[in-house]
Amino acid sequence: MGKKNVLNKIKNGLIVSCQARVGWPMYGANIMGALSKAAEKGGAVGIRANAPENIEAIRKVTTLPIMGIHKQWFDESEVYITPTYESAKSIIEAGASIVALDGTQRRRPGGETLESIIKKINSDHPNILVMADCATFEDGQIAEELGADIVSTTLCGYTEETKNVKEVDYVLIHKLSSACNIPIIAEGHIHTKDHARKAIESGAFAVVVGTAITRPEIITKWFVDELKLLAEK
Ligand SMILES: CC(=O)N[C@H](C=O)[C@@H](O)[C@H](O)[C@H](O)COP(=O)(O)O
Repeated sequence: MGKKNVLNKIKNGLIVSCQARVGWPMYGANIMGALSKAAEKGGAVGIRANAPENIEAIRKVTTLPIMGIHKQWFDESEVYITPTYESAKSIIEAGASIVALDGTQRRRPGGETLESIIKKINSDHPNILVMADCATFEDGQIAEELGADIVSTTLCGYTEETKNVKEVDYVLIHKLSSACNIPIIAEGHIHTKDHARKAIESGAFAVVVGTAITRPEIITKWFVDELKLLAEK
């Protein structure tokens, strides 16, 4: 599937992030496959998934475009979402149509840079879309200049500079989609259908939802905490 086709498929749609780490109740490639199938049945236009083994399992059960990431942690760097070219290559080989990678200017392991990784993906894998997971407006602008095909708001709330942001930043979505000439995907803290609608109304090309759909332990806690508050009154 070419880049244009993938973009046409996901436009204005919901991408469901199916991820679970070791030790989480939903951990396991088969479970990621089942969650992806369920998301497809519900009308999702794409799946976001972490690590080659999960992407391979998901590829077997759906033809939806997969937005792949490879989370890897290194002592020398805070960057963990697809931090190196090798991590990007591994998820492309597993079947991802979009590679999402940290789109901040923070130092990466092994001396690689956002620019060097984007350049290498674009030259070695011309049919693969590169999505820069950004935290700020400046990150998004730089990522576009460096050749990213998509900018997302994934890391807003998860960097030193943005750590106080706990909700969807619609202003950031609006600013990015007004200033950039590439699609802006809203991701992070989207917990309700109203959040998703407002993100699209703010200019997002598509939305990614993870926790609110694929982490039942957290969703359960949201309900339980609300009932506890009531009981305390
Ligand atoms: C910051 C970071 O590492 N975000 C990760 C990126 O893949 C995931 O842990 C999130 O679940 C995903 O971005 C979707 O966000 P939310 O779960 O809020 O819908």
